[in-house]
Amino acid sequence: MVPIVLRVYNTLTRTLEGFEPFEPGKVSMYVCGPTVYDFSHVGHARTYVAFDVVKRYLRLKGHDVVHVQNITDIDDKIINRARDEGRDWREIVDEYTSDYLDALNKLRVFVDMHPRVTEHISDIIEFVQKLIASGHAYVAPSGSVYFDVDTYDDYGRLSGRLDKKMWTQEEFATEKKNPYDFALWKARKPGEPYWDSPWGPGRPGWHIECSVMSSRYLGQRFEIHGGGSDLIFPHHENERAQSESLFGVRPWVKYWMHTGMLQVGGEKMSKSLKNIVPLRDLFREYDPLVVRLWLASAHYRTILQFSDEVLRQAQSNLQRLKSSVALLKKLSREVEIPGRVSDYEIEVLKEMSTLRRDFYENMDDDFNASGAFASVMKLSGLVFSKISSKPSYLLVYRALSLFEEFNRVLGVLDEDLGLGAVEMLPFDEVVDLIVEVRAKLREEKNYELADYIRNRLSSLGIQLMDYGDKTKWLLASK
Ligand SMILES: Nc1ncnc2c1ncn2[C@@H]1O[C@H](COP(=O)(O)OP(=O)(O)OP(=O)(O)O)[C@@H](O)[C@H]1O
Ligand SMILES: [Zn+2]
Repeated sequence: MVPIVLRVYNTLTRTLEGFEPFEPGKVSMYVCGPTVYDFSHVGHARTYVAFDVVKRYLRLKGHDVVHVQNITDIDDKIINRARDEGRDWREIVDEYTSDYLDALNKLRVFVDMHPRVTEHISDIIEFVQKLIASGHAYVAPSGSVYFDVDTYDDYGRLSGRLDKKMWTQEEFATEKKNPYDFALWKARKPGEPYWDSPWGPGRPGWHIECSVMSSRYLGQRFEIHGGGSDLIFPHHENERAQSESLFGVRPWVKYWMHTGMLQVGGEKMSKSLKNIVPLRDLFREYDPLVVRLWLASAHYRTILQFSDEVLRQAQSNLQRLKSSVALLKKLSREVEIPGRVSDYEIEVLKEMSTLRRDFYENMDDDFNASGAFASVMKLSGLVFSKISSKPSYLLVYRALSLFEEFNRVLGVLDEDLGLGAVEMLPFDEVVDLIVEVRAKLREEKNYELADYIRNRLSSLGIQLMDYGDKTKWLLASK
């Protein structure tokens, strides 16, 4: 039996909590995407694949999940890059946005919505206006607008920074009420892109975009807010302050989930630290699905070290999974539909059930993909040992269907593992034929054999109902 209870580690409460959406079966997930001023790198992939696994698992468990992942297409870093390279900032944005979308595609991370900041300027202005009107923000003489952190009484709890001394952030200390206030709107500086606003020309600060775009697409409260753990402070702390202040809801986000950083040489891989391995370079050396498998088989909260060795291991794991499936497909063409289930088959079926249960138990334990992946590799082991040594229809198709189920989370194998072939058999006609033969046996008063057929079909989930000399059949729900 698949356990129902999923537990999720919530950064806000620092505990594992039972997963309960606000509305049963519906999950909204917002993940902070990239600032597009450089190539997407392996660190990004770590976070994107991790949340893709979360989404796929929730879907496997029957939730209707909407996944929004924003694109920050205006920011100091983009402007600086454009200035350094003597290019238009929009050119920089276009180049790296398509690099990002291409990487997602290759990694089989399918996001439902990719909202961009520059397409939401009027929504941002409206949000900031409301924050000012409700006393949570103020306009400085420069025309910049700041969030007044003192008006929000829960600041620092998400990041565990409960002392004000730990809050200092961002520039413009001179015109802010407090050093820990942060910019919602930045007044235009000469030569910078700008939009008109009630406070003069300028552009949005970083944090406001996620409060605005998440509420636009997911509503004023939602289930999962994700990103790398590097974003907990100040980005998520600020988002939370803005949204809870304006919407008056608490909690604004039910589960805050943060991925562990991908490191290289003991340091976070990041554009600012200039130690990135761009995905487009890595994909020349490794199949993107090898990269995906490595990341999808790690627990999302662990710190990962980038190395050739881990990728080579993932490469060999992927090869093994593919070979197992290829072997099963070959066997599926050779095995015959059995008359009777053997004790051996029952034993191996039980082993497969245990692997399936372990997979779900691990995933239910805060999406422990690493534990769950052990089941996938063990299934592979069964294929090369007990299944291939005594191949049977039952075991081959059960193993294929299990791979298909696991792959709905892993996403590294073909989506169609050949199970369609089973449905291609003229199933109804075959059952009709058996029922016809049974009718003849009954005519000949061979009730013993007729009852045997009825019982055997029943154990396969096919119920026969006799009405005089006519028989109907239906598939019993399991
Ligand atoms: N090394 C990393 N490991 C895991 N996640 C990361 C890593 N670097 C960035 N992320 C995540 O990827 C998403 C996009 O991040 P962002 O564009 O800010 O990248 P960055 O390389 O950290 O850039 P910068 O150095 O300018 O901050 C965020 O959710 C962020 O938390
Ligand atoms: Zn964000």
